[in-house]
Amino acid sequence: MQPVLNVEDVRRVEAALTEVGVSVSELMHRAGAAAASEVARMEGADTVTVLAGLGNNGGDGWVAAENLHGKGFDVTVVTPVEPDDLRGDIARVVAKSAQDSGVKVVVGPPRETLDVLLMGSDVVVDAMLGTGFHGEPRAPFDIWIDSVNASGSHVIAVDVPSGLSAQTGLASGKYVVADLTVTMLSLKPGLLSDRGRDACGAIVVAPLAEQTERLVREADPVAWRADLDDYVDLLEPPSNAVDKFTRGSVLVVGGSSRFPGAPMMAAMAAARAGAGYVTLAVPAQIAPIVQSQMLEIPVVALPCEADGTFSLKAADLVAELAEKRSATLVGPGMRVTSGTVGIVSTLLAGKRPLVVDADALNCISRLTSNRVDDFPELLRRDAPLIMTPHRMELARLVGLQDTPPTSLTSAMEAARRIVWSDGGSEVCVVAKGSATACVSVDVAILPKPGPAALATAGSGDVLGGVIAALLARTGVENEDLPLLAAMACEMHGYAGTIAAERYGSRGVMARDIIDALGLAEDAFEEEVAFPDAAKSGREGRRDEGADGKGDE
Ligand SMILES: NC(=O)C1=CN([C@@H]2O[C@H](COP(=O)(O)OP(=O)(O)OC[C@H]3O[C@@H](n4cnc5c(N)ncnc54)[C@H](O)[C@@H]3O)[C@@H](O)[C@H]2O)[C@@H](O)CC1
Ligand SMILES: [K+]
Repeated sequence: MQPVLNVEDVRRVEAALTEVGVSVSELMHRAGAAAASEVARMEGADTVTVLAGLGNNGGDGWVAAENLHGKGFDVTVVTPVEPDDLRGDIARVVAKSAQDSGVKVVVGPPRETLDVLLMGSDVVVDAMLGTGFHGEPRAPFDIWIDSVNASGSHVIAVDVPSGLSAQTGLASGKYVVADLTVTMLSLKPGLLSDRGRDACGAIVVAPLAEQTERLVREADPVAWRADLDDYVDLLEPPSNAVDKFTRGSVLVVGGSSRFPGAPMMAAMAAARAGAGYVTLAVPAQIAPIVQSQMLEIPVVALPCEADGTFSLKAADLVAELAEKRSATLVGPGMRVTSGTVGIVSTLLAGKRPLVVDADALNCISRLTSNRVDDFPELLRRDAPLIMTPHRMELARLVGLQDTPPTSLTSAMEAARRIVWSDGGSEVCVVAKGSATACVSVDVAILPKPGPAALATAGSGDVLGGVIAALLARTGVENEDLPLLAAMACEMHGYAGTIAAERYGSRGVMARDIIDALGLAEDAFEEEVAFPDAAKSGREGRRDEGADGKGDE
């Protein structure tokens, strides 16, 4: 797994490196050299334009420019001010050195001149704004960013695409969309989430010093980006000595007359994700129509109210069913009523592995008046518990309805409030978003995100079904729940990619993701088992920008 550090912790690592004798100037030289070596690796590149900002990110750019000039590239640096006028000592020294070495320098060009220069460049190096950037890019960088994005040239961003917050992955103004980002010392959360996924392209981490790996680990990474080989131990060896029960049995509890489809999708997803036996429990009023859609999955009709939601009388029956299953998923389409709140609390008090999704999460919010962290006993159980809130459900759980998390890091913070509510509980919270974090007290794991095609109604029900199936099949220990959930997210993502190939990136519906799950899982396992053999296929297929490793 690759560590992901908050920006403030990256600065601490930088300070720690200076303490062990690697100066900031030395780091800047290595950072510039790392960016230059990515440019030099590009086939057929000859003409390079470096856009340099006023801080140390710009300093990295000047070093890269001198380095590339020394290698014979035709290099121009575009800067808002003369090197002599740069305020930062180290940046000024490297800028003057580059100028003295013969690098061409263009100061504050008009937009038309810049456009011509960038369009005529094989590579544009974006060294305008780095981790010191805040707010919206001011002139001239706002205009320069437009010019970069319009150039059609290959763009390599230094540390972070300019205009993007490396911490949050948000951009309040314009931001560079790069083909490759060379980031220094460690991954940062904003590169992997929200706008960062579009902005960074492939990501290469430049460690800059041999002590970096140790210091980054000591800096307490906020999360870990999973690599394929991390999942090896979770894969079951193939065996034919199985029957439908040893392959894991799943109970899905959900549905209402308003939303009969959600639990159906979850149940079908669980079946496609390899659970040997899936049972679907729904309110009696919708049971006939649900059963008419399900050939392989038996439907159990439970007591319901006149409005087509579960009645409280269903709670004990659900508990009995759950007792006999390897795992239960509760929530899809069930609405929030006294009956469904009762079912959720009964299941939580049970002793079997449980996935709590959708309205079951809202039931917990109702039960705890939006303060689940004040009711730790509710989530205290020995058997595995995975909660799968999207950002709004997460917000409701911890009283942030008016200010829901807007970034991966704020979602992880909210999730941590839940897992730490008992001074450390065993629950795993899968904080879903365009980037998802699987959070426990020990760790936050970031699976590689799937394609935008996953953002479609019912997709969350499918993910819930996949998680329940994996839980039922593998019987993992509590400490492995984040990794298991991350694996489910990756399989879900693979399925989304396959479905997008079949139906187009905008045409995917949840049912298409379900249908692709089996093939997705085979492809995923193949890649985990034979990463090199699968790599070429994957590069064509998967979003390398989300890969976190670029073309290393
Ligand atoms: N962290 C590290 O260990 C290393 C960092 N280095 C580089 O240093 C960078 C950080 O350097 P700095 O702290 O000097 O910060 P930056 O260079 O990212 O930005 C600071 C400059 O940007 C300006 N600025 C901030 N917000 C702006 C806005 N909204 N519009 C226009 N201008 C704005 C500031 O006035 C200042 O001039 C990193 O991103 C990286 O590229 C490397 O040199 C070496 C190692
Ligand atoms: K940059």
